[in-house]
Amino acid sequence: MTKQGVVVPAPAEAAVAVPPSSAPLLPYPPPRAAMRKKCLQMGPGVGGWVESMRASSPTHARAAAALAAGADEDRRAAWMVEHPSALSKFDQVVAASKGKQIVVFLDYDGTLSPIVDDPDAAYMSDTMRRAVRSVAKHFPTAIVSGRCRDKVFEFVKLAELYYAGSHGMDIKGPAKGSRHTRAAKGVLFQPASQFLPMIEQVHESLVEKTRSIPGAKVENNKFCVSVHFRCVDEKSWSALAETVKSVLKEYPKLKLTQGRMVFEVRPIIKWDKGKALEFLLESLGFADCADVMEFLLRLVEWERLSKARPKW
Ligand SMILES: O=P(O)(O)OC[C@H]1O[C@H](O[C@H]2O[C@H](CO)[C@@H](O)[C@H](O)[C@H]2O)[C@H](O)[C@@H](O)[C@@H]1O
Repeated sequence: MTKQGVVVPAPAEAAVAVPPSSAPLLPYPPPRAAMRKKCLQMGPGVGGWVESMRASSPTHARAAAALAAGADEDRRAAWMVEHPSALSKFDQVVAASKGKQIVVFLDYDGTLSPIVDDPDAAYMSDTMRRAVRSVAKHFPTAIVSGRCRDKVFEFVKLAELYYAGSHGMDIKGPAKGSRHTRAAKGVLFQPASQFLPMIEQVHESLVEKTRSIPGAKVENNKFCVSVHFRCVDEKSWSALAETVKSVLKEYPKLKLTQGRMVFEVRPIIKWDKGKALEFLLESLGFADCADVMEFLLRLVEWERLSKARPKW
């Protein structure tokens, strides 16, 4: 018996309990979330950054995918063998999970809520909330997000869940207590707390310096900061990249990664969503437990968790 993981690449609004026979929800290209986030380098110029911004734009990404489509078939097939959609193989998932403890890890943006222009308006539907609530009745369930933990809770409003905000740097157990574990309530782990004053500072500076770029939005995610460019005209992307770069030069202890049309400023520490997953499994008492099956819904860096995850 081995620890196993299933990736469910679910788009927002896909109910968790979809009929077993349905086709893969997001067959290919692999969800960006299943890949590690790119760390942008502080070398000279911002050409590479702007390229990367283009690649994260849905229009550019679609065009690139269409170009690659022919040559990509083998890679696609290989990827699908390694990462089958749990929904298209429901019976196998059920069979493989017999006798195992299931733990569910969910991302928020683009998974439980649709991607929208305004990050403050990424609301979750009541249907999705009901689905998550019913999952949490049966299995320990955690939301792991790049967002500030409080903000995710404001959207989700389910006290029975575990929450790991700020890319896993702010972990809290269920406020309500949980039927799945006797682990302590309240904050469980904040590995970047010494960075709080620095993050406050860099947030202020980014707000100030990006003010003149229409559409740019800076979001304080407590232990990290996001600079959104979804609503910035492409002509201003290099100006935005220059601005972010000039601010970050003053902060050698911070690094920059890129998400979906967003720059993410984070402390340089050896911690990410994958580590948060490991931490949560340990808190749940499953650290050395062989019979655990993790369900990962679109989690960035999930693959860090497993060196040699078995196929099922
Ligand atoms: O790593 P994640 O947990 O997926 O967090 C990444 C970012 O998610 C949010 O931004 C994304 O969703 C927004 C609302 O739909 C959208 O406007 C934005 O373009 C997306 O990147 C969040 O607001 C960011 O702070 C996170 O960095």
